[in-house]
Amino acid sequence: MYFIAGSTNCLKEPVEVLEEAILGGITIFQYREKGEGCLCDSERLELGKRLRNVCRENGIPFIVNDHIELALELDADGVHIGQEDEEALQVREKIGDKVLGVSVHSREEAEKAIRAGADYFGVGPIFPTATKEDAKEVQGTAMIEKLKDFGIPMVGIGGINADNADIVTNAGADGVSVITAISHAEDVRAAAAGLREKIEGGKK
Ligand SMILES: Nc1nc(C(F)(F)F)ncc1COP(=O)(O)OP(=O)(O)O
Ligand SMILES: [Mg+2]
Repeated sequence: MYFIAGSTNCLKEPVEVLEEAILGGITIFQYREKGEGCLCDSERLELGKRLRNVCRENGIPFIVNDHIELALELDADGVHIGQEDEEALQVREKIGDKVLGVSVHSREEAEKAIRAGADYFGVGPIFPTATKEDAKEVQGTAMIEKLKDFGIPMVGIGGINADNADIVTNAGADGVSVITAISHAEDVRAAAAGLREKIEGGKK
């Protein structure tokens, strides 16, 4: 149950959103500070520290998106990179044995990520998403089906919510990653709990 958020995805204080999402049962968090009006430099670092502390206090892995130096400065548990970010092999050298997540959109990209020592794949966008302006084309669960024989842990991403999360896990994903379905919820804790229940209840 992978929650991803940054200040631009939250309608209130991000630390509060994360605390409520953790109470609702998320199992891993990614700090993704990106998009129109996102924080940078010291503000991004300060929020990163507060979010990292909340994760540590609750035993939740804290992953940083894109920015390897920020991840190292925050002593994050890992990083997530996509095809337009720093080369996975280089990142693996910089982060040692921290968690390395890679967005993959084909078997070739998956094979390359495995050679770099990826610990999990992010696969998507499964459904249409408004969160990522430069998202690649919507692919449904086809890529999840194609990549599951690699045996690498896989999360689906892109437009996932309580209504469609079971489609993603039933297709073979080990989990789902979610931004807006949790961060824009009236009741963040209930939204996280509902998703968690769906993917656990939904799994065949
Ligand atoms: N951030 C992500 N996290 C995941 C995760 F697997 F963690 F759910 N999967 C995919 C992405 C997308 O990564 P990327 O393609 O680099 O775009 P962006 O940096 O804009 O997020
Ligand atoms: Mg990226």
